[in-house]
Amino acid sequence: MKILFADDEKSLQKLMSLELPRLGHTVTVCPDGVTAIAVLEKEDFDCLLVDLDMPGKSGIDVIEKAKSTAPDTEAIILTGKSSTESAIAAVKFKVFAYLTKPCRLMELKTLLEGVAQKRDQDRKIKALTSRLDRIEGKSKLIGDSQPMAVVNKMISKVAPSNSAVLIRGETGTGKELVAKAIHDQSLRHSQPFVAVNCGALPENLIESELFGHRKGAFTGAEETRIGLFEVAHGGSLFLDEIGELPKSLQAKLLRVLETGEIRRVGENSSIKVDVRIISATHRHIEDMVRDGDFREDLMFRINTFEIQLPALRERTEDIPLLAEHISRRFWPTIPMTHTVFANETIRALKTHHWPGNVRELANVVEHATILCEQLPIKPEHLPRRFSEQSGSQQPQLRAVVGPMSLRELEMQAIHEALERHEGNKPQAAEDLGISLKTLYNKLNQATANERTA
Ligand SMILES: Nc1ncnc2c1ncn2[C@@H]1O[C@H](COP(=O)(O)OP(=O)(O)OP(=O)(O)O)[C@@H](O)[C@H]1O
Repeated sequence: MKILFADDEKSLQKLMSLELPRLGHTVTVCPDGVTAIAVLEKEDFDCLLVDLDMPGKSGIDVIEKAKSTAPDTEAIILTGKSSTESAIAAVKFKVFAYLTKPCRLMELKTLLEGVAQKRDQDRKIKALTSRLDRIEGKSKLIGDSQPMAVVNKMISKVAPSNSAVLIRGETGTGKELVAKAIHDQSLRHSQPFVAVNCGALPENLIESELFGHRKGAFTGAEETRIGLFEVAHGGSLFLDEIGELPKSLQAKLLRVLETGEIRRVGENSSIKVDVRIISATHRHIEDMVRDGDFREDLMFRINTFEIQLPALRERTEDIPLLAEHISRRFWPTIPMTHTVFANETIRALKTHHWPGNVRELANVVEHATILCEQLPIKPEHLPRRFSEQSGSQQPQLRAVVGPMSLRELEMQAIHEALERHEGNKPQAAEDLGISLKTLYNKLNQATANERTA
């Protein structure tokens, strides 16, 4: 690491200029705070090692200067005595550690290793965060139709409150996007947004996934793990497909929502958590309550505020904007002035039934962008079902060019099964002969592909 050392003690200056390079660091030694500040005008350092009491400018002044230009700089304070004032300043400037004089080299070595490790972790977190931002993208809800205007208004009204929100809508209507928009517009926006699909987890894992577990709580629990409630502390937890939550877990979730406390599996004591709950379902929860499949008290708890998302077929006027927006995910270089879709393509898209809603539209657009070599995208670039469906109304449409990929065939089969079962995923999975988890994985994969494209 690149270290700046500032101390007016001559013997220490000599020691550090010898020992720090031996530990693999490069060091700039300054005899006082004023010199250190002058050096910081020209250079940044990974770590500061500064004496608290120096004539002229103190160690805290040096740290303040370094952090004003390079906030990631770490600092270790050397001190003979600690005072309340210096402790407050240390907290303010997030000082890494105090080292009391006379300082032992072994102690300093361990501290510097800790600083290096922290910087490494910070870099990894930054890389992961930027990757996550790219994958999640902006939670921008496209569509200026009347139904979407109502949705946007409801989001902006409910976001600043702490109320539990239930988002209803068919598969692929953008429920997760709405949940993210609520979080982004809330006071919790700088805290985590954690999404969990209640239908995609095997029953025996959901409890430990949500609440965490203690080491040895069950076979395979090799170490203590925190659950998603704790991960989401201070932020929002999005419980997607809440209707799929097993009854035993419904009771436990209700208790958590009522007490604000969770208990890790195998743990005796509880932990307070502050989490806003946003749930989503494509199922008619009231019917599930009537059939005894969903707890009525939990239903009241999760839907303080309800947002109903319109199906894509109920807002066909948004299709041109959505299709254009999605096409630019695949072709980011198309100039904004270019016409991406021919008029007859938009007409074909507007007459489709869209059982898979916006997710299906994204798949169709991806298919078309692969086939189309020159803009605009024409009906012949759309998947075969479009020419079949509109064959009688639009005989001019040609059959699809080229074969469909396995992935496209798979997604088509999934959308058709969802259409047959009116969006009911467990039934569609059964019909397709795959597990519900596999169905979710394929839908999620399709969404991830669209986002990263
Ligand atoms: N209004 C919209 N504007 C832009 N993109 C949208 C919109 N609605 C949905 N999408 C896109 O459609 C895809 C599916 O959206 P999302 O995963 O939010 O749907 P969902 O209703 O949660 O689906 P499921 O019920 O299957 O979980 C995503 O790629 C999302 O970005």
